[in-house]
Amino acid sequence: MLLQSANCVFMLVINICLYMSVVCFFSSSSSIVNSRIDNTWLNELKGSIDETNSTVEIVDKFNNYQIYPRIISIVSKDYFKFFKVNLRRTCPFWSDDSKCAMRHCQVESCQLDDLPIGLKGSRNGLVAEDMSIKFMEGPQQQECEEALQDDLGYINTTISAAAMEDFALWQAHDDLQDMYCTLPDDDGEAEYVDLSLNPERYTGYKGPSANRVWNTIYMENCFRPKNLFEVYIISAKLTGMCLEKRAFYRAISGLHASINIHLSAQYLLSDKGSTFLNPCGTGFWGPNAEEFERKFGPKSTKGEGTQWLRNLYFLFLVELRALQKAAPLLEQVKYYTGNDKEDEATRLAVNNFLEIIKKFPQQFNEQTMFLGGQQAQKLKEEFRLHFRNVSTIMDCVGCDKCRLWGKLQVQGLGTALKILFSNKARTNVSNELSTTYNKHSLQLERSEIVALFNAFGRLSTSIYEIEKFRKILR
Ligand SMILES: Cc1cc2nc3c(=O)[nH]c(=O)nc-3n(C[C@H](O)[C@H](O)[C@H](O)COP(=O)(O)OP(=O)(O)OC[C@H]3O[C@@H](n4cnc5c(N)ncnc54)[C@H](O)[C@@H]3O)c2cc1C
Repeated sequence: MLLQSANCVFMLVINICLYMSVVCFFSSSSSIVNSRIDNTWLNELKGSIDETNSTVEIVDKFNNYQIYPRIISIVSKDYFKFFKVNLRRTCPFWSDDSKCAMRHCQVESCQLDDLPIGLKGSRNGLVAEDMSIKFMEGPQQQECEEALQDDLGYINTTISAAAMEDFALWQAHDDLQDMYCTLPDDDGEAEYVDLSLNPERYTGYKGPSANRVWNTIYMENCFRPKNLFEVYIISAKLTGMCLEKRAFYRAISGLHASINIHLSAQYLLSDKGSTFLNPCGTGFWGPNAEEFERKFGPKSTKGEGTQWLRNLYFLFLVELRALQKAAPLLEQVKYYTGNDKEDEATRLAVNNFLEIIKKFPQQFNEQTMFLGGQQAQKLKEEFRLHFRNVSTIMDCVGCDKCRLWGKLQVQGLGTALKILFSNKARTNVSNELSTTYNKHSLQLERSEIVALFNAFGRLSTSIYEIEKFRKILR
C-alpha cells in the first residue's frame, strides 16, 4: 500500500509537467473565448462586505498572502486530511433521485492500512481520537471515567494510554444541545475518506437533482423576505429582514458560491487522460472562465452574481472569527496521529496560523446578533433548526463526491456557529470582541476541528481562485 501511494505521488509529480502544458494550452484557448466575455463585471466586486466593517480588498490581501498558503499546508497534514463520513444515509425527504453516474462523482474511501495509527479504528468503527481539547473539572471527569469503563474495554491496544484517557472524556461529553448539524457521522456505516485523493472539483452533477437540493435549501430552510414568490432570494429584498436572517441567507449563499467557484476553477478540461499519465484518476482539470462567467456574470444571474461572491467573503469572515475565538482551545489540541514528528509539525503550523488570524482586526462581530431577551432566544433556536435541516439535506445530494464536500463544509460551518453562538461558548464580555470563552464548557470533537479547518480552507481557496479569474478575465 505504501509502495502504491509512493508510486501514485511519483506519477503525479511527473504529470505536473504534462498537466501544466495542457493547462497552458487550455488557458490560451480559453483566453480566446474570454476575449468575447464582458469582463468588467468582476471589477464591481470591491468595497465593503455586508454586515461587517471589512472590505473585499482587505480580505483579498490578507487571505491571498497570509492565510491561503498556511491553511493549504495545514489541511494537507494527516490529522486533517482523513475525514470520517457516512455517505450511505438515505435522503429522508425524497427517494426518486437517480445517483450521478459519472465516474467523477465517485469517492475513494480509505483502507485501514492507509490510516495513521492514531486514527485506526476498533469495535463499531469508533476511533481513539485526540481528545485533549476537552476541559473539565476533576469530579466531573472522574464521573465520566467511571461511566465509561465498559466502553474502554474495546479500544485497540496500539493506542496510547493518554489517548485512551482522552477518548473516555470525549465519549462522555458530546454536547448534543449545541449541535448545529445532525449527529456526527460516527455510526457503523461511516468510513474514513482521504480528502487529498478526492478533491472538490467539477463532477458533472447538475440538473433536477442538484436544483432540487438548492431549491429546498432556499425555499424551505432559509428565512425569506415577505411577499417573495421567486424560489431564489433577490439581494435587494434582504434589507427587509433582520440581521440574523440576513446572516443565515448570506452564509448559505456564500457556501453555494464557493462550491460553484471550485467547480469552475477545477473544471474537467479533457476527459482523455490515461491512468498511466494520471494514476489517481483520469482527466485534466483547470480553470474554465466561461463557466465562472456563467455562474456569476451579470447576463446569466441578473446582476446577482457579484452579491453571491460578496456572500462568500461574508462567510469567510464568519469562519475566520470562529477560528479566532476558539484559538485558545485549538492551541492546546495535540493533533495526535501517532507520528510524533508529523504531530509536532501540525501543532507548529496550526499555532503559527492562529497567531496570524488573531492579528486580523476586521473580524466579524457575532456579539451584535441574538440580542434582546426571549424573542432573540426563539430566533436563535429557529436559526439552529434551519441549519440542522440544511445539514440533513446533504444526504439528498445525488453525487457522492459533492455529498462528501457538502457534508464536510456544512459540518465546518455548523462548528463555527457552535463556537460563535452556543450558550456555552458565549463570551462574558458584552459589546466588544473578545477571545475569552468558557473553557470549562466549550468542547470540540476531532471531526468538528477537521471539518472547520477544511471548510475554511475551501473558502480561502475560493477567494484565491477569484484572484486568478480576475487575471484570466482581465
Ligand atoms: C451540496 C452540493 C454540492 C455540490 N458540489 C458540487 C461539486 O463538488 N462539483 C460539481 O461539479 N457540482 C457540484 N454541485 C452542483 C452545482 O452546485 C450546481 O448545482 C450545478 O453546477 C448546476 O448549476 P446551475 O448553473 O444550474 O445553478 P445552481 O448552482 O444549481 O444554482 C441554482 C440556482 O440558485 C441560484 N444561485 C446560484 N448561486 C447562488 C448563490 N451563490 N447564492 C444564492 N443563489 C444562488 C441561481 O438562481 C441558480 O439558478 C453541488 C450541488 C450541491 C447541492
